[in-house]
Amino acid sequence: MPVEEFVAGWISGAVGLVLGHPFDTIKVRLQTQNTYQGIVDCIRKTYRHESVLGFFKGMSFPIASVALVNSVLFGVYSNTLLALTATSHQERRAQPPSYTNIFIAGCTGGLLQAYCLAPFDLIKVRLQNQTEPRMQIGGSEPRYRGPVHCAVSILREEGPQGLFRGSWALVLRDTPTLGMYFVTYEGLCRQYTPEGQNPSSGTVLVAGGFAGIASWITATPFDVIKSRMQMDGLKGRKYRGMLDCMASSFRQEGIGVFFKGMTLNSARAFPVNAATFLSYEYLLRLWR
Ligand SMILES: C[N+](C)(C)CCCC[C@H](N)C(=O)O
Repeated sequence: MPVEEFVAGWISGAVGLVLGHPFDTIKVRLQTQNTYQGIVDCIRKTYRHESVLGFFKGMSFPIASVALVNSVLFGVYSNTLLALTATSHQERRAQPPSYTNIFIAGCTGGLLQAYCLAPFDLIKVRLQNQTEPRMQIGGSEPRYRGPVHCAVSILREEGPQGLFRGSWALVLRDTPTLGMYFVTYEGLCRQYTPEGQNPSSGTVLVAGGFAGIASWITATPFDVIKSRMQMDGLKGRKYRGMLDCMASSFRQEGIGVFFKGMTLNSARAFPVNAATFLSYEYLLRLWR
């Protein structure tokens, strides 16, 4: 089983992650708290109250976990394609796999990575939603002191299943949309690359960026539900389950609720996924 894909997936995921984290924090806050008027208001309040550090809340844990999560995504994707088409990453330029196989491999990678991602993502969301400024003497103490304290508290108060709250919504968010992610990436690369050649860096950047946008736009409705389910449980349970969360969010806030954070998800998706695919392709060519 080729391991390069796992390592390349890990490094490229980390590069993308740091770039996109400030967008992500603002998005999570807009999706789960109703105290902001919009993107600009949320940025302004976060900055005024918590300084630049506020935008990077909850990042250390994803950095550690992206190793696992992105390497599972790219590693499983590539190895599923290998199983389906009997071609390795290098051979795929000469013998391009069908879009159906790419979609199946992407969904498989998406499904498995969603399970690895679930607890890390939950901790990230809980930390991002703590709006108390850091290091303020006499100020109110945040509920969680950091990722480890957060994990231990959840385990103690909500049990192991507490760490997987929202994981159904996460699986539904990621499985089809990651299939689409790889189909969009491959489709755009093929469109702009002469047959049998490797795509240029510019093509990889643009194809990666648009693959990210396409998959995030379709993923946003389940992303909102996922974030809300993850925050549920912090102060008692508000929702009886995923369907109840969807119904009650819709009832209270209308159809628009399912598109909360879409602009930010798309704005974040371009740089993050352009950087992810460029470093992934670059590393694999380097090791060939
Ligand atoms: C499928 N969905 C769009 C939800 C996630 C796509 C993940 C790709 C990349 N790690 C990123 O954070 O943008």
